[in-house]
Amino acid sequence: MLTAEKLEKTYRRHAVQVRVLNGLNLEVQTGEFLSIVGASGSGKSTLLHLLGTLDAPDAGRVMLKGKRIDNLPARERDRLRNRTFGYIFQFYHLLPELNAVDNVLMPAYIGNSVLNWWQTRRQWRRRAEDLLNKMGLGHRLKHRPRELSGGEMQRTAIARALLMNPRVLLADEPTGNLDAQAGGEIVRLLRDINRDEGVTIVMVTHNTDIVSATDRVVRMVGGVVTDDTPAPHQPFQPRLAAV
Ligand SMILES: Nc1ncnc2c1ncn2[C@@H]1O[C@H](COP(=O)(O)OP(=O)(O)OP(=O)(O)O)[C@@H](O)[C@H]1O
Repeated sequence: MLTAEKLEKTYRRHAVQVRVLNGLNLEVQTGEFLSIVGASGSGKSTLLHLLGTLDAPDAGRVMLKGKRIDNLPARERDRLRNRTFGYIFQFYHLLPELNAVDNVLMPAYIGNSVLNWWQTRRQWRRRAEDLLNKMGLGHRLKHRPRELSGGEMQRTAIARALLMNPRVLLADEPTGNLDAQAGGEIVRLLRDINRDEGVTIVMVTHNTDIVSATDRVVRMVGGVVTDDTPAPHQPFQPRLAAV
C-alpha cells in the first residue's frame, strides 16, 4: 500500500553534503507491522519522513495505494498528513501548556476547516477521552505533559496519532526515551492497534528486543535496504491489565 521507489535524498548545509538515501526501495503491505532497524545515520528517520510526506525526496517516488504522494500540492499533502497518517516521535512532541485531552485533540483543531469543528466539538472531545481511556490514561485526562511519566506521554501521543482514524502509523523510535517496562507497554499497544484496528505500522527502532513484536524487519545500511526478513517471532507477553 505504501511504496518507496528508488528514493534518493541528500542534505546540503553550506559546502557539506550528506547523501542519506541511495535509491532505496521498500514496499509496505496493508495491515502489516514493519520495523526498520540500522546503525545510527543509516537514514531510517529520513526514510520515515519521506514515507509520511514530512519531507520530499530529491529523486524517486512515494506511492500510497498506487497514487504518487511525494509531490502533492500543499493542500492535498496537509490533508493526507492530517487524515491518513499518524505520527509518533521519540520525544512525544506534546504541547506543554495543553492537558492530555487537548493535546489529543490537536489534529482535529488543525483539520478544522474540513471537519466543521464547532458543531461537533463535544463528539471530538468524547473521542479523545475514549482514546485516552483505551491507553489506560482515564485518570490523567486533565494532566499536562510535565505531570505525566514518559510512558504516559507516549501513550498520549499515540492517542493523538489515532484521533483522525489514520490508515498508517509512522513511529520514530517510540520507545527510545523509555525504560524497558514502559517501552514494552508501548509496543504491546501498537501491536494491539495493528491487530484490532488493522492500522498499518512502520516503526523505526534501535531496540532489538521489540522487533519480535512486529511482522517484518527491514535493515538499512548506507541509505539502502540490505535485509528484509520476517521478524523472529517469540511469545510476546500479554498486555498489562492497566493498558
Ligand atoms: N535536516 C538535516 N540536515 C542535514 N543533515 C541531516 C538532516 N537530517 C539528517 N541529517 C543527516 O543525515 C544522516 C541520516 O540521518 P537519519 O536521522 O535519517 O539517520 P537515522 O538512521 O535515523 O539515525 P539515528 O538512528 O541516529 O536516529 C545523518 O548523518 C544526519 O546527520
